[in-house]
Amino acid sequence: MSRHVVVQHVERVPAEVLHGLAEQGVSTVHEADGRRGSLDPSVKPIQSGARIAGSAVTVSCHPGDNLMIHAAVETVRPGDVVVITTTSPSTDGMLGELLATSLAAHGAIGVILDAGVRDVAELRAMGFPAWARAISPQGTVKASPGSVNVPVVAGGQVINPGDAVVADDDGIVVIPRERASTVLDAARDRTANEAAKRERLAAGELGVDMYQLRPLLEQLGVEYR
Ligand SMILES: O=C([O-])CC(=O)C(=O)O
Ligand SMILES: [Mg+2]
Repeated sequence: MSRHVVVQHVERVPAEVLHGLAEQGVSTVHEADGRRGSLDPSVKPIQSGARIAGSAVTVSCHPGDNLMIHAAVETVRPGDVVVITTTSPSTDGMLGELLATSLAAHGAIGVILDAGVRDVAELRAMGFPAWARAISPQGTVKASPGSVNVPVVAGGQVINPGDAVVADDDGIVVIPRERASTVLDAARDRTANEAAKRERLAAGELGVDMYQLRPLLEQLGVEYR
């Protein structure tokens, strides 16, 4: 059997769960999953104001080579987020507006690159959101094999094909597919709870009182003078 595979069938998180996760946003979802799954913040948004949640199509490329992104396009289904990694660190601009156009034509809603991106002005103008470790004009070739829809590590997190990937201005979080619906429920509870807190804070109530932190401050030896 070849070391390199393109896996075509992926179990996906239901669309209504993904829509719910996108509404909640990255930081809330991350808290709701026990502060897990946050990608390294050096993988950053190239735009501001985008907020997406999709099912992961994962791509493992040779550094400096975007052949496998092309191979991944036909596995994309509407609502997917494409997560691109390289087998050793690379900041080369391996995806730009042409590949984004191709991915978007197959329904991809965004891309995460633990690598470099280019054509950022065009990507912003297209409204195709991207998060990347680097912006670089450095071109890549199409020569080396890799894999599509295998487990990858991006931004220090293991991402399996079909996991829920949520991305916005705060960064990126991955939720294992089996937990996505439970995490959405917890995120909604958290948001409801924060609404009540926001009202109290807006009215001037102190966090030290609302969270009953005075005994802790005292126990920690913090003196009020
Ligand atoms: O073509 C490439 O190699 C990457 C790129 O700039 C694009 O996708 O537009
Ligand atoms: Mg280009």
